Amino acid sequence: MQIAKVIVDVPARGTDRPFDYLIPESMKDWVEVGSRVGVPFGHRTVQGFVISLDPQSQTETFKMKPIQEVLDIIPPLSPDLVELAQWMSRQYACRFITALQVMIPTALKGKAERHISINHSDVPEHENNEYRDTLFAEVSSVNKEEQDIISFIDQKGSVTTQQLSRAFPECAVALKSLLKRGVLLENQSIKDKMQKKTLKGVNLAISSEDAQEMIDQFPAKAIRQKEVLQFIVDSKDFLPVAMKTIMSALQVSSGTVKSLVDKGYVTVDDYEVLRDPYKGRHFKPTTPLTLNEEQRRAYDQIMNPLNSYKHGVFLLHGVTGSGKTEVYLQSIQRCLEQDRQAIVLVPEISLTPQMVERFKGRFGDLVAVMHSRLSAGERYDEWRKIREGKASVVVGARSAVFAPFTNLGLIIMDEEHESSYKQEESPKYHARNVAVRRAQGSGAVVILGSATPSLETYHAAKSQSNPDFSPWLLEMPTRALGNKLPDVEIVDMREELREGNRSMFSRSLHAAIVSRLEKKEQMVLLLNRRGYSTFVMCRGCGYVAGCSECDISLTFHQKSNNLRCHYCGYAEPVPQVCPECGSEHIRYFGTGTQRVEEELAKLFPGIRVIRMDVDTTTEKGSHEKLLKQFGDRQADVLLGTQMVAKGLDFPDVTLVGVITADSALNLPDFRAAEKTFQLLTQVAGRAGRHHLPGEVLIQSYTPEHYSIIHASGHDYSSFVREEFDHRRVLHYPPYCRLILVTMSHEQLPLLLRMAENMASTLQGKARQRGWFGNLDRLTPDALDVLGPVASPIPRIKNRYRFQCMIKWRGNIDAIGLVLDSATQIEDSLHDKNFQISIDIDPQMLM
Ligand SMILES: Nc1ncnc2c1ncn2[C@@H]1O[C@H](COP(=O)(O)OP(=O)(O)OP(=O)(O)O)[C@@H](O)[C@H]1O
Ligand SMILES: [Zn+2]
Ligand SMILES: [Zn+2]
Repeated sequence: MQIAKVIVDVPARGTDRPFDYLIPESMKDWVEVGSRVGVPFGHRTVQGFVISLDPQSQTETFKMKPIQEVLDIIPPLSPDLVELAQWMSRQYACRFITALQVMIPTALKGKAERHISINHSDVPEHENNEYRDTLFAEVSSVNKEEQDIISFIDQKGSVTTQQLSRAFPECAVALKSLLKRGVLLENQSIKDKMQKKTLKGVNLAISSEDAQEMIDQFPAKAIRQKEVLQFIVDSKDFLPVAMKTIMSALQVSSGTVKSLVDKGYVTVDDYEVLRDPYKGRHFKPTTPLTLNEEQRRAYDQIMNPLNSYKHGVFLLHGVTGSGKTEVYLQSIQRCLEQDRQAIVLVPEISLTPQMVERFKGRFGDLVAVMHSRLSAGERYDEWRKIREGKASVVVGARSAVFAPFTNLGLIIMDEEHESSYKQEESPKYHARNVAVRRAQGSGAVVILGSATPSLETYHAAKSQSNPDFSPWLLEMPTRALGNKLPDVEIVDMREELREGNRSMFSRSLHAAIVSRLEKKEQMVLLLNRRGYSTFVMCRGCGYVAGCSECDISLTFHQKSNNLRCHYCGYAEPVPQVCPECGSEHIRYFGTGTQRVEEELAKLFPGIRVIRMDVDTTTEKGSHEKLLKQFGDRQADVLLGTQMVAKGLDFPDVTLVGVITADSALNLPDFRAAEKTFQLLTQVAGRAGRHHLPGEVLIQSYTPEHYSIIHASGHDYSSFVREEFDHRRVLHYPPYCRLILVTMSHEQLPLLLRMAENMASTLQGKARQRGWFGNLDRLTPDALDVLGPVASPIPRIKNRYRFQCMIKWRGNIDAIGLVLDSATQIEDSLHDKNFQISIDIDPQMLM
C-alpha cells in the first residue's frame, strides 16, 4: 500500500516534519504530490499537504492512520512548488507549512468543521429503514427531545454543530448523550473559508424551435410566462441566462420562471461563476511596437535562452522611459507562442491600473491580476483561473511568484530594487530569490528590470561570482522616444531660510509652479514621507503623545481625528490640552501631504490638487479613480508619497518637485542613501516623458550628499561606485550577508539574559567551526555577531525587544548555525513567552 508524507497545519514545536498516512484504496487516484488533505492528528482533523508518495515507511503500518479526505479535485500545488517550499523553509528559516500556506490563497486555508450524522455503521445498507424505525420506536431509550434531534438529522443527512444548535438551542446534553450511546456519529472535515461563487442559471429543457411553438400556443392570461420563455429563447446563444438577469430585465419574480420549470420547458441549476475584478472594463487593444535598437539588442539576448528552453537571468538596466515595458511585452509574446506561461511581478504600490492596462491591452483575457486590493473571493478566482489554465499571464505583487502555472517560461520582475518584494512576516522571503530559484527548477527565463537596480543585483551582475545568482547585464541608456532625461536642479533649503523664506516651497519651486499653471501643464509633487511622522507635540513642554505599550509616538489621523499606534493599533482621541502641563498649545507636527495640500491652496488660489497617499487610497478602486482624474487633466498637481514616484506615464507632466529629498537620509538604515537615490531618480523620471521637455526641482537640507548629487545627474554608475566603497569598508551587503535575530519577552531582565545567552551561543558555535571573527580579516569565510542591543523600536505590544545582527560571507551554512542556536536556547528555556524571530537578508532594520 502507498503511503503519503504529509506536512500538517499544526503550529506546535515538533510538528515541522512530514507525518506518514495510509492512502485508502478509494483515494489512490486522487492523492498526488501537492494535494491538500484532511488527516486525523491527535483527536482532531487538520489540513495538510502531501509532499511525497512512498511505497513504504519507517512507521509500522498498523499504527498508521489513513487520510480522511482529499480536499480538491486538482491539487492546489504542483510538485515544483512543493519543492520550492521546502527550499524556502531552509533558506528563510521558516516552517515548511508556513512556506506551503503562503503559496495558496487564504480562501483555501480550511478549518475543521464538525458534522453530526446518524450512526448506520453496524447495520447493513438495506436494513437502514428498519433500523431507523426501531430506533424511533424505542421510546423508552430515546426521549422526545432526542427523537426530534434524530429526525432533524435524518432529514438532512448530516448537519454541522452550528446548524443543530440553531435549531435546538439547548441540545448540548441530549446531543452528548446520543453521541456517547453511539446513536449519532461525529465527523470532522475541512471546510474552506471561501466558497466558489455560484449563480442560478436558466436553461432550455426543450429545443428552441419547440419552445417557440409553445410560446405561440400559450394562453393569453399567462403573459408573464410567455415573456420569460421568449426572453430565454432569444438568448439561446448565451445559455444559461442568469436568473437574476431575467428577473431584473422583465421585472418578474423567480416564481414565474419556476412555473416554466414545472411545465418542463426550462431547467434551473447552479452555475459556477468566476468573480472578475475587471469585468465590464474595456482595455484598448495594443499591437507590438517596432523595437528601437537598444530594445532590439536586449530582446535578442533574452531570446537566446528563451528560444532554447533554457534557464537564464537578466538584469535589464534601462533609464526611466527607456521602454522596458515593451521588451517585457514582446518577451511574453514569445513565451506564449511556445505554449508556456509568464509571471509579471510589480511592486504593490505601482500595481496601478496603468500597469494592468498595458498587459491586458496586449494579452486581453489571458491576463490574471493578483494584488492585495482584491477581495479574498476575487483573488481566489483569479488564482483558479491560473490553475485551471484559463490564464497564461499573471500580473501581480510579490506573492504572484507562486502562481500555479505548470509550464512556466518567463518571470519578469519590474522595479526589481523595490523593498516591498521582501515579505516582512513569516515566511520572510524575497521574491527575487524565489523567482530565480523557481525559474531554475522549470527552465524559465528571469528578467529583472529597473532604472535603479538594487546594489545586490547590480553587484552580482558585474562580478559574476555567485554561482546561484549571476544575472546577465543588459543596458538601455536612452529614452525610447528619443527625448533627453529632464534637467534637475537642487535647491538648498538652508539658503532659503537664511534669506527669510520660511515656506515649504523654495522660490524656484514657487516660480516653477506658477509657470506651469499659466501654461496649463501638469505637475507631480513628491513628499518623501519615510522618516516623517505626523505626531502630536506640546509646544509648551515638549510632551509627545506616545503608545504606552510600544515606546513609539502615536500617529495623527485627520480623517478619524484620533491618534493611533501603528504597531499595536491602539487609538485615542486627540488631546485638547497637554496631559503633562495643561497647555493648550498642543498640535500635530510633521509635514504630511495634507499640510502640503493646505499650503498649496493658500499660495496658489484655485489650484487643483489630487492627493494620493495611504489616507486617500484606502478605499477599493480609489487609486485608479485618482489617476484617471489626473490623466483626464482634471487636476494640475498630483501630490503624494512614494506612490507617485513609480511607473506612471503621463505625457503632460513637465514639472516634478520634491519637497524634501533628505528626510530618509538620517534613518538608521545602511540602505538610506540607496533608497534616496532610487526614489529621486524614479520620480525625476516622471517628467518630460513625451513631446514636452521636463524639469525637476529637488529641495534639500543636505544638497551636498552624494545620493542627491548623483540623482540630479541621472548618474547611476557614479552613485553605485561611491556607495560600493562605503559598503565595502563598513561590511554591508553586497559584500556580506545579514541575519537579524530579534528576541522578545515581557520581562526586561529575563530578556536581557537570554539575549546575552543567544549571542554567546552563536559565537561559540561559529568559533567551533572556525568561522568566527571580524570581517576585516581577509579569510573567504567569516561570521561576526553584533549585539545584543535594544531594537530600534525597543518595545512592541508590551514586549521588550533585543536583537543580534549577524554579518557573514563565504561558503558556510550560517542560516543553519542560527537555527541550531535558536533551537538550543528554546529547548533550554521551556518559556513560551520568549520569542525568537529570524530574518534572513533583512530589508527593514527597524
Ligand atoms: N519601440 C518604441 N516605439 C515607440 N514608443 C515606444 C517604444 N518603446 C516604448 N515606447 C514608449 O515610450 C514610453 C516610455 O516607455 P515605458 O513606460 O515602457 O518606459 P520604462 O522603461 O518602463 O520606464 P519607467 O522605468 O520610468 O517606468 C511609453 O510611452 C512607451 O509607449
Ligand atoms: Zn505640555
Ligand atoms: Zn502600540
